[in-house]
Amino acid sequence: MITFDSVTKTYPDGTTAVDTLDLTIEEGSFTAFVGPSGCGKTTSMRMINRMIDPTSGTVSVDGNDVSTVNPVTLRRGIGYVIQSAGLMPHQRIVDNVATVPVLQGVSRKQARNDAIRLLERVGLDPSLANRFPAQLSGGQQQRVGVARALAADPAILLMDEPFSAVDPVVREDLQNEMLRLQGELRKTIVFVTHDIDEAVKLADRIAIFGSGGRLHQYDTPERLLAAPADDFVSGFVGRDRGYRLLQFSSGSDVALEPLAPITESGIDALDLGPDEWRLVLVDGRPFGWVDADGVRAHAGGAGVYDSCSAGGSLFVEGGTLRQALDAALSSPSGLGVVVDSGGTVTGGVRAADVLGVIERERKSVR
Ligand SMILES: Nc1ncnc2c1ncn2[C@@H]1O[C@H](COP(=O)(O)OP(=O)(O)OP(=O)(O)O)[C@@H](O)[C@H]1O
Repeated sequence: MITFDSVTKTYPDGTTAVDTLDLTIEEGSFTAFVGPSGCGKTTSMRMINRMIDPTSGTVSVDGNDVSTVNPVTLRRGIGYVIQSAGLMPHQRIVDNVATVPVLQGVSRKQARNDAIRLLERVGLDPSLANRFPAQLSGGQQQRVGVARALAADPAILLMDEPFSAVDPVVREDLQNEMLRLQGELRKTIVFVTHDIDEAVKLADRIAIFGSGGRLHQYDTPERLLAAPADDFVSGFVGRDRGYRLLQFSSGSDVALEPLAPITESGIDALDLGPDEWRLVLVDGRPFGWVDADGVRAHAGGAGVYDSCSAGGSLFVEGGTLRQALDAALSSPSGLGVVVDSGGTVTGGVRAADVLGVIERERKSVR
């Protein structure tokens, strides 16, 4: 779908931003360009829609050398999302999204109706449509930026650090939304980020660039973590890559221990020994863990909130080894709570059992 063939970009001052890049990006894939500041990620991405032309080599889209395609025609099929959303401050949200389709000849009424549907699709309440950009939070503006880029229904979406200016909680929401959207839309997405964790979470392919605009590795996230091509890549993907690799292994082989959760009404009847814990459900959902001290507190009149220690993360059946391990390690009882997709508790997992599965997998790979 998108190919770079021996592409080099040298700026007039002599800076080589991209050095002999060869890369093929498959149709419908989510590719992340990752690397330290100044390694040529943005330059590489902008050569796809001809915002920048290469000094030598060829960039092709759908088999056509982009240098032979009119930039306006080319960009019609390529959406572009930037860090600050880049919305027009004096236009209402709905018109920010509808502008390009109107320029392309869609009636204003139709374009506005489509825009409202797109706002919903990116997780925004349509009641925001008549606001101006400054009346939205950074995360909401970023969602509008994505809706606007999708408005012309482009086959390709270029995203340049789209989520780096928002706080970590909003960023995670936006990343999850992006995963959901891509599951529905299957666009060819090229996504520039500094953040290897973001790339591992979102992308099916990651290109790691280093200084001087050199591509060091182009691989699946799993292979990048398991087999970094060189010291630069292993340094960049980080020291805890072994732990992060767990997110690619299924947790379904981890043995579950039975849990006998109780409700608040059962707390007073418990007779717990030292370091014994019971899971307490509120409204049928895991609420927290109670030990002998908690039982005493409850008998003395404390509410369920003050008698229980907060539970850790939940391991949803079908999840990864990383999620299973996290559930076990974050639980005060050492037993991670396992739930089915409907949220019903089905058992517990211990860190030792997760480690046992990891060890067996490691030996079977050797
Ligand atoms: N117009 C320009 N003129 C000269 N040098 C430039 C120009 N644009 C970018 N560069 C240089 O080219 C190199 C690559 O820049 P580019 O913006 O592609 O990197 P990047 O990896 O996207 O960086 P960042 O993550 O900081 O945005 C840098 O050394 C940069 O200073």
